[in-house]
Amino acid sequence: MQPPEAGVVLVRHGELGVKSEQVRRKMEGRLAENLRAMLDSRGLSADIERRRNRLFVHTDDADAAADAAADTFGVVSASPAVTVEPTLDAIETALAAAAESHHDGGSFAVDATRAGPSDAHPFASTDIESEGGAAVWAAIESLGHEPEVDLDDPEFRLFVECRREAAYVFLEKRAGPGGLPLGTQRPVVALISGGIDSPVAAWKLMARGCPVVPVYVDLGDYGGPDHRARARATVETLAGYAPGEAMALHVVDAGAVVADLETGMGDLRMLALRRYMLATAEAVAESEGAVGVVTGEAIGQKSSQTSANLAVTDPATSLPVHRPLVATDKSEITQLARHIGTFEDATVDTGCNRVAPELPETNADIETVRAAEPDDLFERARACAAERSVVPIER
Ligand SMILES: Nc1ncnc2c1ncn2[C@@H]1O[C@H](COP(=O)(O)OP(=O)(O)OP(=O)(O)O)[C@@H](O)[C@H]1O
Repeated sequence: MQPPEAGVVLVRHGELGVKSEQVRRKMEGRLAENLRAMLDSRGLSADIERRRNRLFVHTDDADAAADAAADTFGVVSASPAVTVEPTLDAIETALAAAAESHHDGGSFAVDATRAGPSDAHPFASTDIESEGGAAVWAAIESLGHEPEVDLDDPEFRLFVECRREAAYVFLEKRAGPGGLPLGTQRPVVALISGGIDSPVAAWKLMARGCPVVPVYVDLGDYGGPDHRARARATVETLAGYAPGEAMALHVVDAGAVVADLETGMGDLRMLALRRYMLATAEAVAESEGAVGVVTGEAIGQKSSQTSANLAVTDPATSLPVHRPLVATDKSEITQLARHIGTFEDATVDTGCNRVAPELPETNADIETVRAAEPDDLFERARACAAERSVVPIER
């Protein structure tokens, strides 16, 4: 929802504000670059103005630009706004116009802030709220509605941010992902199966500033083209959040290894497979300059993800394994997958075969797994990683 003649988007960021001056400036610069790339990727022309703790996006399509900002990592919220003179008269007129075009019944409140020195304006923020509130009241009456003020939980909220040089009137704070600008951390390898969890886990690391190098392990007869296509589709969606980064899907052919584990390892095969995947991810990380691995695992969600079994899989790599969903319920993960847009592709039926045994081990110990797995498991992981195919991701 935007006020009439909205021509700017106020973009807020959060954690950057608590960094040292030097780091903050660098991160704000990166945020502006990333937002520029996001706007360009959506064909939106706009000028980005950098000010302390805010970006101002001047544009003809404030609604679409606010959506672009709300999909940019590091952004806490974005508001399409109309710019007016920093006077009570001008603010009241803009508030009344916003109410006339958007109020359709229900209680309202005006929420005002004023930035700058105390003598910057001959009025306080409470004056804006009371005078502006009166203007909105009159506008609602002129629409034939019964005005009602509710300061705590209004159905219709109007915001004013009054600065020395201008005032901004807006009707919403569209939530962004928060976190840190993408590219402000070193990259990590993301093990992407294309299911519900792993794309969400990768997205969460991206939201902390880490570019991801997506790796799909092709399970041969246990995977298939639809399974691979599903992983690729989710990576394409993730790439939409990283328009400034080149992204490619690294596909490791593990068909022969999976077939060997399936016949030779009984109830422990899923653990050996996870260890193989982590070793593969480490090899890709080495060649791509990545410094960690992210997976979609959550404690207890599957037999291979019990707290005991995670202790067995972790030692397969010396890199840190990031599991941002480790303590998250499936319903919450699913909700996030819907929000970021990976859910639909993650849930298509791929008709793949089940690698897991009927009764998988849930309480393994590392010595038993080491003794049972092929001696050359990690060597094969490195060899498969070296022969991987790299599929560029279109946006
Ligand atoms: N074929 C694969 N290629 C790459 N990574 C994989 C693959 N299968 C599993 N993983 C990684 O191991 C984690 C745990 O595997 P699990 O079998 O639970 O995955 P899934 O249920 O198929 O998919 P998801 O965890 O994405 O919902 C995944 O979150 C993912 O990070």
